[in-house]
Amino acid sequence: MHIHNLSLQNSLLNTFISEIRDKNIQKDSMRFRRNIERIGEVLGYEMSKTLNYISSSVETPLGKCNVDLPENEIVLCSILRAGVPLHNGLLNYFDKAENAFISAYRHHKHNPESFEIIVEYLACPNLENKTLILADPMLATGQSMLATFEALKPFGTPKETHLISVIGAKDGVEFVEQNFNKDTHLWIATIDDTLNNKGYIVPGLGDAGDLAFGEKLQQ
Ligand SMILES: O=P(O)(O)OC[C@H]1O[C@H](OP(=O)(O)OP(=O)(O)O)[C@H](O)[C@@H]1O
Ligand SMILES: O=c1cc[nH]c(=O)[nH]1
Ligand SMILES: [Mg+2]
Repeated sequence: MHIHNLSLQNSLLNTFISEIRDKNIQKDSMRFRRNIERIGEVLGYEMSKTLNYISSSVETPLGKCNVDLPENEIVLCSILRAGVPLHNGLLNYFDKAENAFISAYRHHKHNPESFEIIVEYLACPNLENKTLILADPMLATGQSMLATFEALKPFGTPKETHLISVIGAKDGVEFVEQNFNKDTHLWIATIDDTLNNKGYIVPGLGDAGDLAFGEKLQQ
């Protein structure tokens, strides 16, 4: 797997990451969503540098201009609910992309420390030979990413797969590295050292879905 950890370089991205982590700033849910969206824009822009470009031309009012443009057919897939603002950020840049949505949530069956991933809703176009971007802001254990990828298999085989995430835990990154094809790219804003016994990333930011959309009752 090709891992691109963008926080290793100094950039404005680190300001957005620090704001979504900050326990005071993150109380402003509109700013939280917008920061996730901005991170999606930055990650998408960086990922776009690896697309296939073909020569094209554009007519301006004054003449003709040659330009190389990406030819990839992109499908953006994000995992509900926390994936929605990240999806919006990616769609701001990949505005011609097709879109897929899937619900994958943690179901705590017996106690808060054990959970299974439930996939219920899935809407997806044909993926055959396309560039699949799978987006979820939190890569904690990596189980949601894998469950989603498995659920997408009946929709065709993508030419390439890019995972996009905001904060990952080392364990989750290792898990996707072991379970996805070697050619897969992971574009991630930053990676933290630890997962706690409830599967939360530490220091992380807390619960991304709740911060973006409000607390939910446990099912
Ligand atoms: O890597 P994993 O261990 O699978 O955990 C990550 C998942 O947890 C969060 O979703 P959550 O279950 O909190 O649902 P939500 O988006 O509805 O809040 C997050 O958005 C990921 O989908
Ligand atoms: O730290 C985590 C882990 C999973 N989901 C979140 O929202 N946060
Ligand atoms: Mg959540």
